[in-house]
Amino acid sequence: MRELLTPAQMGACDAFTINHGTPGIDLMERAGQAVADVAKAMTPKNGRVLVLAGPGKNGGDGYVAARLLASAGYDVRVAALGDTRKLEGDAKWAFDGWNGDVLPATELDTSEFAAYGLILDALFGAGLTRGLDGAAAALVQAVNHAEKPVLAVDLPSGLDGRKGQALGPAVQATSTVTFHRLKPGHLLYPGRALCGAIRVADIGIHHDAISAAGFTAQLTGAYLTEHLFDLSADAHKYARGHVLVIGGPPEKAGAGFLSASVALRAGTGLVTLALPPETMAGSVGQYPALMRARCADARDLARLLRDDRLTACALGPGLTPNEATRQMVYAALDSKTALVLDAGAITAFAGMVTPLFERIMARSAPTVLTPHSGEFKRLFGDSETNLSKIERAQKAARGSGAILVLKGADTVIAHPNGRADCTYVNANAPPWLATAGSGDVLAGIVAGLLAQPDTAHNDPQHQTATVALGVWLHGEAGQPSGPALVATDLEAALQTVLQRVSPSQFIAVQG
Ligand SMILES: NC(=O)C1=CN([C@@H]2O[C@H](COP(=O)(O)OP(=O)(O)OC[C@H]3O[C@@H](n4cnc5c(N)ncnc54)[C@H](OP(=O)(O)O)[C@@H]3O)[C@@H](O)[C@H]2O)[C@@H](O)CC1
Ligand SMILES: Nc1ncnc2c1ncn2[C@@H]1O[C@H](COP(=O)(O)OP(=O)(O)O)[C@@H](O)[C@H]1O
Ligand SMILES: [K+]
Repeated sequence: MRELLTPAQMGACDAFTINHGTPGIDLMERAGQAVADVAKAMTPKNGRVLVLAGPGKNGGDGYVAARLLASAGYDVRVAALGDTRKLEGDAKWAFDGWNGDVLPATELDTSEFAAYGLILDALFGAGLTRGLDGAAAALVQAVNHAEKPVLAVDLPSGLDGRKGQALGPAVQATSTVTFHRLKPGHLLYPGRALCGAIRVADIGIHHDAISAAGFTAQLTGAYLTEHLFDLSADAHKYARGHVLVIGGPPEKAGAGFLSASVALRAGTGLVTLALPPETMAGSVGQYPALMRARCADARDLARLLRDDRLTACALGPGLTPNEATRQMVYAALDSKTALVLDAGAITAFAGMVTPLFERIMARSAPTVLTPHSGEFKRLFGDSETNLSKIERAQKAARGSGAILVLKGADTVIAHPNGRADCTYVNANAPPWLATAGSGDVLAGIVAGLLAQPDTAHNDPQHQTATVALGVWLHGEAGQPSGPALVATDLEAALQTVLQRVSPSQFIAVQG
């Protein structure tokens, strides 16, 4: 269930299934049944339901649901947008199966919306081709104004299922039922907020349909923990990897400490925190599990990176975006370690990305860039608005040679190969992760995971999955604290999450 399908890919899955012998009306009947089932759970039996049916198959699902709800005893009223005489194919079949009245939506008294227990939004789904205007826009605004529970069929009307954006007005749903698989628009903001609670219903799509139609990305999840390093019982600490984190000046030294301590927590065997002399002096006694090294400039860093036991390096949290940082990034790029570039190491290259990207592309070890949306714009500009966040991350990964982690409430992870099986969307991050230092923790988790031996030997799918696992673990770790979360809470929370999901549990010998 983890593949995300664009509306076009979903349409191809429908077509594949129909071509392999399942009539389209069977799919529509199951879709309408799933909608009716959720509707029944949202409003009391015999309740009043207003079904708003559009001019395509989304409307068809609405007519099926109307029939099933009416036969289950609900008081159903149907209003149609557009000329119902123009309905075709499966949608016409569904319309013909509805025995009650159909009122033109333009004749609805929208002030009466408040009298319904539930509004079913079956206006537009996968077939939306442009922003809503005219009568459709007015209807959607009236639905939102009514402040009644709204169940959206497939997608809230007006929302683009590929991009997660609305060009015009869009329905604010309480709940959304979609079919077979999630679409990007259910996860990418602002779409996710418009969907409310999302359910995915099985409508009997052929099991080979996704292989034939393709998918666009995958949803992260606990399944990614299969990419955790499998720690052998007699492992040596160096067999678990060694991370070098570069810390910054005293004013922002906390960032480096956050990244370094959590890299250790993510399971790497050793972490060295390299600090400028002025920070080194003030840090004695903090985080005793970390090793320290003096690092005043890029020459010092190059010297430290000559230690070939280092397996990953994180650079950027707490660093000032300037020439000295650029030189340090170049030194790190010259090394053979996996590299995570974040914060100051990203912003330092605003407007001067060519030498950065050339060097990233020349590396054999993975390089990860973890920009938030502001940092992303500094490196990649305001790319075409017609691209979804998934497509923007894929394009930036291709252009930079780095595994891209485009952060936010809907973080996207993409590999330079642009493949859907190397692209992820994360959806478990709570909003209180928007707190100072939480990105530094993410950089540390990702570095700590990448530092551990790559038993898949540079397989792009494994590497991207490992980065996506880091993003998912960060989201899981963010949940328990609630809105009072501060970034330092994430370390202990990560410990709890890893205890829960780790495959290797130690069993002591009993005497
Ligand atoms: N067998 C299957 O495939 C299954 C499909 N299923 C269901 O089908 C849905 C997709 O159906 P669909 O492709 O008919 O598209 P749909 O969302 O109803 O809209 C198309 C209509 O809207 C119109 N229109 C578009 N934008 C507009 C605008 N801004 N303003 C005004 N009009 C606009 C457009 O007209 P046009 O663009 O040609 O002017 C056309 O008339 C999918 O979401 C799922 O619910 C399920 O039953 C499972 C089986
Ligand atoms: N509204 C939100 N909902 C969920 N996660 C968020 C939200 N805002 C930010 N995050 C996550 O929190 C982290 C913040 O990173 P960043 O912006 O670099 O912060 P900082 O530089 O303060 O550490 C990222 O992992 C991001 O995905
Ligand atoms: K809809």
